[in-house]
Amino acid sequence: MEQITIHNLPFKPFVTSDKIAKTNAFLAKRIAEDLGPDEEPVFVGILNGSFMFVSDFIRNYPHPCHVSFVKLSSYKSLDSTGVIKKLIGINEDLTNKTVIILEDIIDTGTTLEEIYRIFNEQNLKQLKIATLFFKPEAYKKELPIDYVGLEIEDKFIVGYGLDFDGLGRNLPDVYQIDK
Ligand SMILES: O=P(O)(O)OC[C@H]1O[C@H](OP(=O)(O)OP(=O)(O)O)[C@H](O)[C@@H]1O
Ligand SMILES: Nc1nc2[nH]cnc2c(=O)[nH]1
Repeated sequence: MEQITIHNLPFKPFVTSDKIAKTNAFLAKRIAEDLGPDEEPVFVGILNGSFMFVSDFIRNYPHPCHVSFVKLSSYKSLDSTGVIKKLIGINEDLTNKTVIILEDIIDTGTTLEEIYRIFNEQNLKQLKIATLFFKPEAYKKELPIDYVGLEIEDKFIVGYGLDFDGLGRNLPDVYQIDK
């Protein structure tokens, strides 16, 4: 693998598609062992970045399961200055279901906090979080992350679903900013 340029910035090879495949298999195995064969979890991918991770992860999951995707949209409420996030895409009843959130990356934890807030309003049986990449130095929240694929340093990455200003999601390998 060689250095690449996206929007005029250099990126260097960081995690190969082979290593990602092995990490997916490891995550699926651990989650399957914890949940057992009878749980029928609902895996929920957070769009856009997680689409590749979810499609590969789910193929490694050995037991019956459901898969769904949601997107967080920001909107300004009329009566406040804050930006409130809303989930688009969940239209099934999750009452008493085991929901496993699948994130491509957890960085500051801001997105995760929104996810927790929204899913905790539903009467789930349990909510667990799995992420392919995690940046421990950047993480600012106390919320538990149940399953981490790879811990990485606090530098911007791109590829395997993750974009840099819209580009790079199609790359099979992951690259790290090189500066
Ligand atoms: O922990 P945080 O600092 O909140 O960062 C993590 C979030 O950032 C990325 O999504 P992004 O908002 O870039 O949207 P995208 O998935 O559509 O690229 C990623 O997919 C996570 O959802
Ligand atoms: N593409 C990309 N999106 C992010 N969102 C939060 N951290 C990152 C990162 O390192 N890369």
